[in-house]
Amino acid sequence: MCQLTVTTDKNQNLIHARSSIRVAAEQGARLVVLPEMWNCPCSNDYFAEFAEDFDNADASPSFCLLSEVASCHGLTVVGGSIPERNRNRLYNTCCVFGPDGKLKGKHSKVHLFDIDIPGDFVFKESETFAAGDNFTIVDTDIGRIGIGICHDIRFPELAMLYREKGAHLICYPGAFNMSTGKLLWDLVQRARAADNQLFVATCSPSRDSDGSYTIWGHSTLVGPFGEIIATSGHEDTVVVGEIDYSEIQLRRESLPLEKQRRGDIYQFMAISEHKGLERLV
Ligand SMILES: NC(=O)CCC(=O)C(=O)O
Repeated sequence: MCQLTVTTDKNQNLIHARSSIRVAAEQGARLVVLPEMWNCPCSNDYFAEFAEDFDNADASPSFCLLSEVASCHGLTVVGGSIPERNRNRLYNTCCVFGPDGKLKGKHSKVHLFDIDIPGDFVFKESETFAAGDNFTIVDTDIGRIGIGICHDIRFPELAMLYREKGAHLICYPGAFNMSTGKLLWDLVQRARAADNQLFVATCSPSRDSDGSYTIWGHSTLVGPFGEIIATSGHEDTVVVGEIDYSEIQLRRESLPLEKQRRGDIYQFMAISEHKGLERLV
């Protein structure tokens, strides 16, 4: 997880991402995860200006850089997220590249982060971005990976879907803020991992207290028992952790949550969302 410092200079952000990915590769990483909004400050003031059209190589330097570094170092790259311009709309999008540099998957954030804590923190991501409409599972050289972006982590249903579809690891590039980060960042990623008995990796930008959106940081790798395998503070750093997928099987055998699940009791709650709350009484 490359916990990158992000500036208002896009070119500088690209240079930094390239060198940080090289450091990860030199440390033996086979998978690299970048932060949410690694090429652009986390602010509605910048998203449109920094957005890229992935279908036009001349207009997508960040996209091209990820493809190039993936093939140069022979890595799988979960490319954090950047603002994507697609048919006159903007999306908060993560691209996944294989070691051959080819695009293997693309996830646009499905849950946009709109929050208003009076006297504390306001952010309206939906003022700029449109929401994606799909979940994203990618089969890579190093396992089946589900992708979510930041606020997507708060929705256990998405993680459950990824588990059901056989994901070994869910990667959430994210940029939690100071208010919710302290309380919830650690909690939600450990919960998603423990509930679904799989690995979760989160990657945040480093903290920049000058910007309008102060970022919590603390990129982390969590194992299938909710244990923290590797983590960081809020500084610019590369966090390296080891994943042993046999842990998933081990945990699921010791504690067979799938067999113990009582769908007969609570499956109807999903139905009730479509048919109205009267089904709950
Ligand atoms: N960038 C985001 O989606 C932030 C999510 C967040 O901070 C939260 O509390 O949820």
